[in-house]
Amino acid sequence: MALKSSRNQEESDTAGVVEEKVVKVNGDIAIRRYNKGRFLGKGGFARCYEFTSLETRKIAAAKVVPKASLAKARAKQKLMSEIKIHRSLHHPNIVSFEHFFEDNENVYILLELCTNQTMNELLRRRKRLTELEVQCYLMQIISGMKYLHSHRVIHRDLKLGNFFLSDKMEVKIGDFGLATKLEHDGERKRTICGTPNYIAPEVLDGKQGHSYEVDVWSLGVVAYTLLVGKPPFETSDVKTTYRRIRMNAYSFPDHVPLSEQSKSLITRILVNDPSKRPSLDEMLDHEFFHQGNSIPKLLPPSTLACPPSSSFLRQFQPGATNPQVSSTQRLTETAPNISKQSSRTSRPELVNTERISRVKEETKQLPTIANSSQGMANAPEVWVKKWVDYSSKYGLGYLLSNGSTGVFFNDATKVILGPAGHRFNYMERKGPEKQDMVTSHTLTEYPKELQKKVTLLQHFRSYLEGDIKQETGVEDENTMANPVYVKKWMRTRHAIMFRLSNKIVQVNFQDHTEIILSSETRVVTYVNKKGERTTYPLATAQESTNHEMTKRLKYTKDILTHMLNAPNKPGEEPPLD
Ligand SMILES: Nc1ncnc2c1ncn2[C@@H]1O[C@H](COP(=O)(O)OP(=O)(O)OP(=O)(O)O)[C@@H](O)[C@H]1O
Repeated sequence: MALKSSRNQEESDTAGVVEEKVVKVNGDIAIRRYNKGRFLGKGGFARCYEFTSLETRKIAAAKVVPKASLAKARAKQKLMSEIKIHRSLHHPNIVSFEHFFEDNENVYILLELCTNQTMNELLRRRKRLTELEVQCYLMQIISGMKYLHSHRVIHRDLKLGNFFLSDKMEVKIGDFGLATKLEHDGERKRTICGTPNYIAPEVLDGKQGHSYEVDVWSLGVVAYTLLVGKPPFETSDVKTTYRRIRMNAYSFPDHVPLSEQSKSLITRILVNDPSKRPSLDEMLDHEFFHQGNSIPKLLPPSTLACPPSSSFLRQFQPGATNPQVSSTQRLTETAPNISKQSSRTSRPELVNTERISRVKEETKQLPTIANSSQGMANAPEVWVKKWVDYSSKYGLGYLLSNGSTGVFFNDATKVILGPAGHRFNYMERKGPEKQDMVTSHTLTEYPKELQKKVTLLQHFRSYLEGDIKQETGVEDENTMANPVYVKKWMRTRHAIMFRLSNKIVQVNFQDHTEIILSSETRVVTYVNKKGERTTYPLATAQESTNHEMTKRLKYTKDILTHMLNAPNKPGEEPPLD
């Protein structure tokens, strides 16, 4: 045994080789070796690490359970039951059980590695999810649950922390520590178990016993939590939470916009009488899953950190053509690799991140603007195509339509990199006039003090661009002679607004509409909810009968007035509405 017995936790956390003794049929002993790598997380009684087989190079998640923690018969029996149930299950939405072995100190359970952590960390980063995402996740979870229930297995601890996310963003139900297998369908279980926020009232009551419906209840709690951002019965103490569960005391907060369909599904599930809850098939038939949109099979990894992009959402809107998600389409967006450490912060770390997957760029369809069409005008040439707000740590990163990448740092300095990814300008506001002073550099030659900012710029760039290869022949020189960059930006309750150095003001609204206003050429481009882009002379736009547009145009002008009068503080909320 290469991994020596450990006296303390630190020692056992060191990397090393773990050996598995395999007794062959003829009695010979073979040794399988695993490299014990990255620490993945810990639960009540297990610590989990990446294990790489030195023979096959296959990587698994290994749950390491110290034998010392199995001294009590109940603990041992619980682990044996977990192994027995889990190893019998084979379904795409259930964490695969590979095998288990033991040595003198530990029991090792090798599981399919889920590289994108659990939905717990996802929600911590995202606060709450969109309905499309919840539809997609619940469909997968229900598929896994149908398999479990058809094999008479009740999970009894369905919660966000037990929904793992694979590298492809598939949901995998894991942790069968509280699961039970019924002998026959009518059997009732009496053990009180579960996690306080998710526990069903009949488990607390304990009189009639419980069955499959406890998993359905937990799914209702999961749906509510994903949509609202916190569990329905949560309070600061467990007893009060239990009281609220018994009394079915929960409500939908006013500040979170929820569809009637989603409220109806949750209300149907969270009923105290288990026999009145919908079956899994009834749930799938519920209007929540039939709102006219199509539901993606999987979500792009970028949604680990940010809401789905408008171009992604558009593919699934009612009436959208070709909404089928192919394996390439679902990888049209990238995200920084969400490290364990980053999950503790509200936003993902950009430093030391690796790409989760190499992908193609999201294809934003830009209908060409016909100059000759009545009332139309030339569209502005440069606008913000993609952005990411990491102002909680560093600043705003963005990709312009001309292929340049920029960062507006929290200290109000700015950097803009040309489309070829070579030449960049650094802007610092200096002097009594607080004018942007520009210095020009290349990524291979720049002042040492810009090191950190250049590294961040490159991280932002790879995050925003994914695998887009810039057109060959695009030189930085032309673009960088007079580069366009974001001079100011701010977020409001309804939108994010950018003011570009070419005097363009762009407002991206939460409902995915956009206004791009060029005060110099006095034209407005309006992108409607379907992503259709039209450019008008300002005068025509103001007189338009398209109220959706005129309302947003007015809002844009109001913010602009506020922004011009306000000091340059990114993230500031203007007094609007
Ligand atoms: N298949 C996996 N892939 C990646 N990480 C995993 C996997 N299984 C577990 N982990 C990580 O290890 C942590 C502990 O695992 P798990 O929750 O299963 O342990 P446990 O001791 O059984 O927990 P509990 O107290 O919930 O019963 C998880 O929170 C997760 O971070």
